[in-house]
Amino acid sequence: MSDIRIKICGLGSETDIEAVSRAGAAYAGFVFFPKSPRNLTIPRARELALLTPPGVAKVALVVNANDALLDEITGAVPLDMLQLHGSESPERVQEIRARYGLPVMKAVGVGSAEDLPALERYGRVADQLLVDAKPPKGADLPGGNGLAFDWRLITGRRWPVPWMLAGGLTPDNVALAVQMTGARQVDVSSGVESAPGVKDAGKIAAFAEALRAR
Ligand SMILES: O=C(O)c1ccccc1N[C@@H]1O[C@H](COP(=O)(O)O)[C@@H](O)[C@H]1O
Repeated sequence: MSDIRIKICGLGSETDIEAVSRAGAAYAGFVFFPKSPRNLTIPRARELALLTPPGVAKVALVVNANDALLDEITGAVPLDMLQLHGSESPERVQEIRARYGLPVMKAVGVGSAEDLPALERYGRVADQLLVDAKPPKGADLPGGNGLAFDWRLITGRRWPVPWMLAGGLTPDNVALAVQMTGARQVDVSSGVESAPGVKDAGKIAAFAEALRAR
């Protein structure tokens, strides 16, 4: 197993859960965002979460979710973390942490140096940060687009809470991404798929192996 903690996001089947478990991933991500090809119904997410082995943290990814949706998700699906991937304010992050009693990871899109101060702000209120590529203007999805950002922007940067690197990671580039950024945790979705929303067990294994072998 690698010393880097892996999150595989956008799981949709029993086979995906098995692949994540075999790869030794630390986190399994379930998407609740209707525009995403990885979107799950709440009952389906519950089934998959119940199959997820202990030791793999179950993360619900939401985008600007209101309390009604979060109540429904957290009431039905056994979870270890909430991932906020929209434009939630720092105040909203604090509110969600307090209301649900779950650790909150806030995603921040990085496209240029101007985006970096947001990481400092959210680092004061979230339990973890997810440093992701900024989506292209007009994109349907605020993440999960398979696009990387210029990793040199965060070389040597550190924040007061644990953080994950995301955005366009693949089995071919993840070792370099870790080397350039110093990330100790990585998150991947598109880069381990054979088509949008379809996870590929071979690519999941290759992703983990690329980190082990570096
Ligand atoms: O995966 C999705 O469909 C998604 C939808 C809405 C917001 C975020 C989403 N995914 C997250 O985006 C990053 C990067 O994904 P990729 O590897 O570039 O495809 C990752 O954190 C996913 O959790």
